[in-house]
Amino acid sequence: MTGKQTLPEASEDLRDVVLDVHDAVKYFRTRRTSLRGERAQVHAVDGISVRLRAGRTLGLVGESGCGKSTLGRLITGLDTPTSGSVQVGAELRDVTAGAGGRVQAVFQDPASALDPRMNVRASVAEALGGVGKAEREQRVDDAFAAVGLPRELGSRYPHQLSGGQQQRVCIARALIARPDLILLDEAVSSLDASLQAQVLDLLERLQRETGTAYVFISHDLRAVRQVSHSMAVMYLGQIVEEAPADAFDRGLLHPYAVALRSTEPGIFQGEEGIERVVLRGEPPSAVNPPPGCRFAPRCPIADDGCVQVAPELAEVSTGHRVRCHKPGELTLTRAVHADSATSGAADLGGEL
Ligand SMILES: Nc1ncnc2c1ncn2[C@@H]1O[C@H](COP(=O)(O)OP(=O)(O)OP(=O)(O)O)[C@@H](O)[C@H]1O
Repeated sequence: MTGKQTLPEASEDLRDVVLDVHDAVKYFRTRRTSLRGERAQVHAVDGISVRLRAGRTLGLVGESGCGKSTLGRLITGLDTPTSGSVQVGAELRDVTAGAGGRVQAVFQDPASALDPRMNVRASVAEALGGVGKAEREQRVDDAFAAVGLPRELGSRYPHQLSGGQQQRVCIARALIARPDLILLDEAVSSLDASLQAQVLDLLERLQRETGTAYVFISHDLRAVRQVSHSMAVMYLGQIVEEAPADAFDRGLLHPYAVALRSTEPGIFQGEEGIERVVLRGEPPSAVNPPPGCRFAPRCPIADDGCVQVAPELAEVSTGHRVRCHKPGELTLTRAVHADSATSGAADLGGEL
């Protein structure tokens, strides 16, 4: 199993853990066949283990196609893993075995997530399931108030609301069942900058009030950084680095994470010595991941050992794991050397 990871000890404290992903793998069959007639498989998620506690946010970042959304679908039970397990909720029950209600999701496009034939109050109420009428009305009112939607908007249909209002309806609908975990997959990406800021503030406030955990997927590093307590960087179906959010500012150790981080100069505004790391080439195909380190073909500091031997995800300090044979050898302040070593290379930033 190429995605093998260093797992926490079984005796580790599971109190407050509301998401436990254990060695999750998701392969998709493609129409392509090999010379021997075998169907090729996309290694969309390839051996991921993560845990998340109540009231915390895990940010998931990485280039398009690295497997973020597939992992999100496994976490919400919309897809079943090829192998491994996903347990959710305060009781940590298998998401595919009836614990699905403990996790809710908000996606990028609120218009397509809402039923156009239902007024939005009915859409929110529908997520509540079997409770009495009086309680349902009260909880819908509370959910509208929590996301800052005037009660009168409840009788409108989705197309009569703005994008920001629609996304608030989706958040109200996710919250009303009091889930332990909400997946936010590019949930603010379709909103303009000021609405994004409002919705991110709203999500943070709701988390403080309810203790709901979030998995926050976005291609926008700045948004992820704002709301996350810890961040996981994915590359070709694997986590290459997971770090507390403050380590994400300065202490990243994986060359890909450093490169990704260096493409977001705004976060470092006013800081000296930060240069962009420019990476060679495109990400390789998830159909045939390279046998050694998956990042080696694009890594500015890879050597023969990296090409041949796949590194494990190893814990370097509490909550900080990295999958690299040379952790910390490429730093943000030394990025200028990597840049000059790979002149003429593809620009990672444009692909995010
Ligand atoms: N249903 C599917 N059938 C076949 N391949 C799939 C399927 N869903 C995803 N994939 C492939 O799995 C890989 C991971 O895709 P995924 O959508 O999870 O990536 P992502 O990081 O979320 O990308 P994006 O940011 O573009 O949404 C990609 O190579 C994608 O083409």
